[in-house]
Amino acid sequence: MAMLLRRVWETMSSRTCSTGDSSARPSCTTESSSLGAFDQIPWDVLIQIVKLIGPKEAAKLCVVSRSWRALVSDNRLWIFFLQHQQEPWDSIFFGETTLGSGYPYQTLVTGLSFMHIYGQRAQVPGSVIIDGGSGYCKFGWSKYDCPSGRTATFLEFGNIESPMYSRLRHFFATIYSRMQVKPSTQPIVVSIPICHYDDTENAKASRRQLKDCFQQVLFDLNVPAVCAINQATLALYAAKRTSGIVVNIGFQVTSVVPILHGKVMRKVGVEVMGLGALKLTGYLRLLMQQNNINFGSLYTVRTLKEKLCYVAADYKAELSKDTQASLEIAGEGWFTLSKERFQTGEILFQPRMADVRTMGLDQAVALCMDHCHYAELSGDDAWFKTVILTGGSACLPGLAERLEKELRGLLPSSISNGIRVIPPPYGADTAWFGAKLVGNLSTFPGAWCATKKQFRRKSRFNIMW
Ligand SMILES: Nc1ncnc2c1ncn2[C@@H]1O[C@H](COP(=O)(O)OP(=O)(O)OP(=O)(O)O)[C@@H](O)[C@H]1O
Repeated sequence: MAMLLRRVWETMSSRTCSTGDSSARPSCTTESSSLGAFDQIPWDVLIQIVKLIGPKEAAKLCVVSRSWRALVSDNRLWIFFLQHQQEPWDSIFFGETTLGSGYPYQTLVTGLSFMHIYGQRAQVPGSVIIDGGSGYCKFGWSKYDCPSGRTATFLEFGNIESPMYSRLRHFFATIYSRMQVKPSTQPIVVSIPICHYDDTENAKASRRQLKDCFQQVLFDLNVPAVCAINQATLALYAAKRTSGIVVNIGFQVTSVVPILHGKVMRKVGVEVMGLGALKLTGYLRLLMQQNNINFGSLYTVRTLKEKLCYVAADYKAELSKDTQASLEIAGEGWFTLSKERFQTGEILFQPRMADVRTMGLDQAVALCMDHCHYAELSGDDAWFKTVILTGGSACLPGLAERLEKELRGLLPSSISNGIRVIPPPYGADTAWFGAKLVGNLSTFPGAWCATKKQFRRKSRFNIMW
């Protein structure tokens, strides 16, 4: 590679400074519109060669001449380099073209310089990513492959959805100390729990209060810039979308959230079912007790749920099959489940099996789609036809297929045509990955964060008015 670079420099200096004037400055080469000895080589072949020298050396070729700058600025080259980053290229492309401008989005596809984007992304400071769910919190670094840690929020901090300053401060201070990072050193992307769903003034005020409380705590901890986005929208970003219906199977409740262009459509309505991860574990425990399967702790039941349970495509047909499977749990021995494996997840569709008085997941999503259809918010229905599943329990195998099948049965074909249910794109950490996508954007933190100064100014403004 070094030889290639030396050859480029040699040919360019001999060509542009051939008058014999040894005092000619190397800068004269930048005016040349030639590639020197490389003029004979087809452009595409040259691009392939430059790919081999890597992004750092390729960028240096920009200063050789105008022609080299044009060659090295070729988007194909930088797309190639970006494709070899740790983050998937389709997420990078979605992020930069759709989210790069910040919110509200301005989709850009033409006129983008991927060389510029590459350079900017390399300079973006790593940010702290905290997705604090009502049950579990996932935290880590935007530049890392996955969350570096998880903690049981509900056990350690209580309900973080109620905006209590001292509780939130304890929560964030603990997470920062677990990450062994000073809050003042990095911007943060933090998820706001999906709660206070209604389209009422009271709910709106509660949402504002919760977000303000998050920001207040983080700025008081001296975090330099804060980006706070709700969990459902983050899950949508992880699926490389800005519109769709997000189904979050949370710790205690499941919410069905219609989102259009990144905005939760509260006017259409967020459906909430009182069924979540806790109920699923509880129901499996009950089934195990009824079937005389002894276990040491709820942790064992949860592990069996995560490792052996699934959702049947057809519940009745599944009952007549041999579905037995076993798992060894360290320190406890082997456990064998059969019908319990699919009866557990079935309560999402038939909540009455677990004595829960709420509609089934399929009915809740169908109702949401029906509301979206009649609200006529967009020129067509395409925006709500994709359903993105998120939340740990949404990882149950078979759930997406079953939900899609039930929706097709429930909805008229005018609405159900083209619907698609997508399993959690990043498993139980989907919202965390959506936040990571934002934290690594070339325009981060500027386009997405509030600074302490902006927050204080806005708070003063809110108090005045
Ligand atoms: N592969 C899996 N299959 C089934 N359940 C799973 C799987 N992985 C995780 N879970 C369950 O997901 C639950 C945690 O869900 P999650 O992390 O989404 O909670 P949360 O983010 O706190 O919820 P909320 O959205 O209410 O804030 C746990 O009960 C866990 O057992």
